[in-house]
Amino acid sequence: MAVVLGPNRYGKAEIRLVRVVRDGVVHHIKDLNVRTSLSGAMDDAHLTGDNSAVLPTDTQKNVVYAFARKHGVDQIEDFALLLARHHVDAHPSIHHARVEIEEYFWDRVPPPDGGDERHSFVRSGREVRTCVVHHDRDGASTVVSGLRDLVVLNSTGSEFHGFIQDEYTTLPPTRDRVLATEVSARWRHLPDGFRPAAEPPEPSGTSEPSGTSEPSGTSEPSGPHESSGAPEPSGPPGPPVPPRPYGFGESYEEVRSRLLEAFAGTYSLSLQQTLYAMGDLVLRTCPGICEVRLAMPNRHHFAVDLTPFGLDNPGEVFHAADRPYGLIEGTVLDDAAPDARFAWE
Ligand SMILES: O=c1[nH]c(=O)c2[nH]c(=O)[nH]c2[nH]1
Repeated sequence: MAVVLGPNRYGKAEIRLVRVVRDGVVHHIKDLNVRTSLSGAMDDAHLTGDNSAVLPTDTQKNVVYAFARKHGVDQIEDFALLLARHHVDAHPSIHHARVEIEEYFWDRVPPPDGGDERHSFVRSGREVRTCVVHHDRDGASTVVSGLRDLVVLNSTGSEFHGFIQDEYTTLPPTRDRVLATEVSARWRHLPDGFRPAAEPPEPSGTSEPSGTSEPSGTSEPSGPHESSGAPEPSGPPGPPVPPRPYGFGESYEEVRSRLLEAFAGTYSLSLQQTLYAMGDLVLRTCPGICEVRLAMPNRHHFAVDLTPFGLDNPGEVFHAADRPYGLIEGTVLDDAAPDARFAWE
């Protein structure tokens, strides 16, 4: 037997970064959890203890804080790309960088005296936004954006029946149930970024995100539907229409809206069917996304038997069980999607 070193990477996990932008008395915050992982010419570090190729994890952590000050933090994907490219470009021994970021949203607490100062926040009940970015020394970058803990519930419009019945089956078929889940979704961006402005997503008209988290006060525009680069249908030619701004922030809100829209709008015969509908709508409507991976626990809601108390229960009183839960997972992708390479690692 020959023992050899297999794949390896190293970095700093759980780098908690809070960036405050002070716009006079109006402050903006960005609350992140960053993980960096580097790989490259690390054989000697493992085999002989020679650390000359090793950029310490402590330095990786320092770069996160220094770059937050130097470059600001707007969209997490852009910040992750900046960090990943820096590490690969700065050190020949680093061949590949992976940067993962989670973002926690905060809502504003208005000043009780009605004044102008805006520096109070309450942690939002919104989901957590995520991204994983890779950059390789061959110049390739991949971006996977995502969210987790997006908790949703339909109180009707869900059935489950027609499943396999064997000697172990006790689950009664149902024509009306509560469907609740906690969506974890990740979506892969096309390597060449977003599609041109000429193909904006259709306005959905429904399911606008309810969160009020604010941008960090830097350059990104604030919403996917606020401006349209679509040319006017008629009339004299005016000044050229600037391209419709569409970056990671707009893309995120668009995907989130479509996930909610499909969850709410699908009459469900199973959570599997709902999962597919959610991924399908994202792929068909959101620019520049070629693959969606979803994990959706089935948060079972059991109607409580109230007959011992002489009461009926016409779908009103439920026990929300936390475990065990069904775990429904699936990938929906464009069959012409380019190779994912390391995007999902
Ligand atoms: O939507 C569902 N899918 C299943 O596969 C399943 N299995 C189960 O017990 N309940 C459900 N619900």
